Amino acid sequence: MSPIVSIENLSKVYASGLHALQDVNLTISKGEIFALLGPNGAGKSTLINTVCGIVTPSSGRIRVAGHDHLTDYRAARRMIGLVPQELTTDAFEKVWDTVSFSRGLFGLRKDPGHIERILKDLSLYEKRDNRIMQLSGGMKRRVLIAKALAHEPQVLFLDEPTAGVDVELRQDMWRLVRRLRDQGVTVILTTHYIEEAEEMADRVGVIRKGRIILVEDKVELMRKLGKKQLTLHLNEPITALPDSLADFGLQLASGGRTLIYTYDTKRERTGITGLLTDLAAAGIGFTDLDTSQSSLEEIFVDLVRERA
Ligand SMILES: Nc1ncnc2c1ncn2[C@@H]1O[C@H](COP(=O)(O)OP(=O)(O)OP(=O)(O)O)[C@@H](O)[C@H]1O
Repeated sequence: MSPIVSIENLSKVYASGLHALQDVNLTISKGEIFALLGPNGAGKSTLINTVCGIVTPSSGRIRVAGHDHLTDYRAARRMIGLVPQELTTDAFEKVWDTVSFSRGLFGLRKDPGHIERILKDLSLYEKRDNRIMQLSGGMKRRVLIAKALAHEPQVLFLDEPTAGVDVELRQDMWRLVRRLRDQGVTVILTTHYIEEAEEMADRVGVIRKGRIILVEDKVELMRKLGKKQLTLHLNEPITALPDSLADFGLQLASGGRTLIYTYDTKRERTGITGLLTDLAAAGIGFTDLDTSQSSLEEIFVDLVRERA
């Protein structure tokens, strides 16, 4: 797919001397949902804000739909909708007015039909004449999204879109993001909720200390780095593993009542058949078994820890 955002050799050193971004290279394809994950202070907001022209990079190049973000700033910025973490202005404005104003900022002609569609999509239409200060926290979040969509951007950045929102609103947002993607909008989100990335993203990027340490298709990432565990609940507790099972790297747990076998999902053979045969030969029986696969969260924690 054709790239919509391309970031080359991007670095940012704040006046304090802090290297917030270090030689970041990243290409985002048109129409994908990309989740940027990283611990606190990793540089996620700095990266988003640099692409959106709020932070000036120290070096590097960014293009949005082919427009250079410095020499062709207005055209590049026009492509982007940014949903920041919180709304800091506009408390006295009415919902309809603030969303319409956001469209006007980009020099676009008024389009009440478009504003109405956005407000209806976000279940805000009934509140169109309310002042922002009269809305609940969740409604204010929706207003932020409506403002970002008012000028029909091709790329939508969502900075921690669901931090602190309830389950219903989170699911509404996920639905909205998918709908936007179906309309051809590219969505780039940062999140601390790994389940959000697991649920939503086509690709995942992990940033740590200003460096992108991994970019991978989500399904591929889970296949490559994911581990599966087989847990066997034994008939009788055992105190030690027989030597014949030493090669399987088994873990004895629950006071000798369960055996845990961790296997690699990438390998062609899991080794389970051999394990079951050797268990039977050793006279170890089991009453039940279950399997589990590591989540993106476990993969992420391992990754960030590994590179520390
Ligand atoms: N204006 C600034 N001046 C100096 N340092 C800054 C500035 N803004 C951010 N930083 C520093 O840059 C680093 C990256 O911050 P950034 O906000 O980009 O991280 P983040 O990944 O978005 O973090 P979080 O998950 O906590 O929102 C941090 O060490 C932060 O303290």
